[in-house]
Amino acid sequence: MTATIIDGRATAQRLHARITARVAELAVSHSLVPGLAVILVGEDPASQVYVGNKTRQAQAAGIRHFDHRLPIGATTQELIDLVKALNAREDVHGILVQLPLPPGVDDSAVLAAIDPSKDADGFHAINVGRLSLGEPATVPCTPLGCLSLIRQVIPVMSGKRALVIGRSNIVGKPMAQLLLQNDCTVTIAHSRTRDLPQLCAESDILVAAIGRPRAIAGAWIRPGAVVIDVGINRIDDGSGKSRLVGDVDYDSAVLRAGAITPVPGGVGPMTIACLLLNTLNAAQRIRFGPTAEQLAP
Ligand SMILES: Nc1nc(=O)c2c([nH]1)NC[C@@H]1CN(c3ccc(C(=O)N[C@@H](CCC(=O)O)C(=O)O)cc3)C=[N+]21
Repeated sequence: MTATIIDGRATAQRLHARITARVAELAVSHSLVPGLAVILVGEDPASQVYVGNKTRQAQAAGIRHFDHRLPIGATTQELIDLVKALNAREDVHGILVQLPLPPGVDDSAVLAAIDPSKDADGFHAINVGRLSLGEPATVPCTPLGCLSLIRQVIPVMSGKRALVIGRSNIVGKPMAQLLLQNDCTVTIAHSRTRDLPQLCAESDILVAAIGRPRAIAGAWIRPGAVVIDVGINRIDDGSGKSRLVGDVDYDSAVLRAGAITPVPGGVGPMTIACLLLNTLNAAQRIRFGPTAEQLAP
């Protein structure tokens, strides 16, 4: 058996097209143009690439984009002041603070300063709490994108055994919440977990978000399982050139899985599309109130 390849790039393009259409409608009918502000501190090259991609895609969708680049020495207070200024702007509906912030900056204080209604990433404690309560919440972009990819191959997840590998606040924990909401039986594995291969062998859905290149062996995967690879690891390919690999050993996993996301072209493009989705939906809620129509992922 060889796995169905879940095409994240194509899925993200379809979502992007629906977002673009809704943005155009809002401009005509309500003169509403969603705005996304991005704060990037320092010069990390990977972050610059990601922010650049996002800028282009926001613009292509008709979403206004405000770039704030701060020097590496920016202080917690400077960042909080900038966030508060963006909270107050009527033309900004989504705020994203690119993580990680430089050492010495109190990232939780900066995230806490974001108006929860403008929290494009869903990292604010209010949105984290709402998600865990099952209330309407802004959901972090990467897990939201992963859920949409899983749904393509498993429309009804009820009763499925799902394993989330990784317990970060930005991927692992919210991913587990979303799977739980979809009536999966959810296990969260992490660096102290014993017998990960056995847990993998029991899982119908596997989401790998540990940040270690090819750490999940194909031989561990339950035959026919759905494998979502969140990892984006740049490795030396031996000849001095670098390439991207996931947290899953793709070449062996593709022979056992029922469906699998590639890296690149899997989860990454969905993360960006979901960021635009969160910004659009925030703009609709801010303008039309809590019962505003929302675009589905
Ligand atoms: N507040 C915050 N929110 C984030 O969502 C956030 C963040 N900080 N910090 C950094 C990470 C990283 N991230 C990526 C998103 C898309 C791709 C992406 O599109 N990747 C392409 C490949 C890109 C390439 O070739 O390098 C792909 O997987 O196909 C990658 C990385 C969002 N992040």
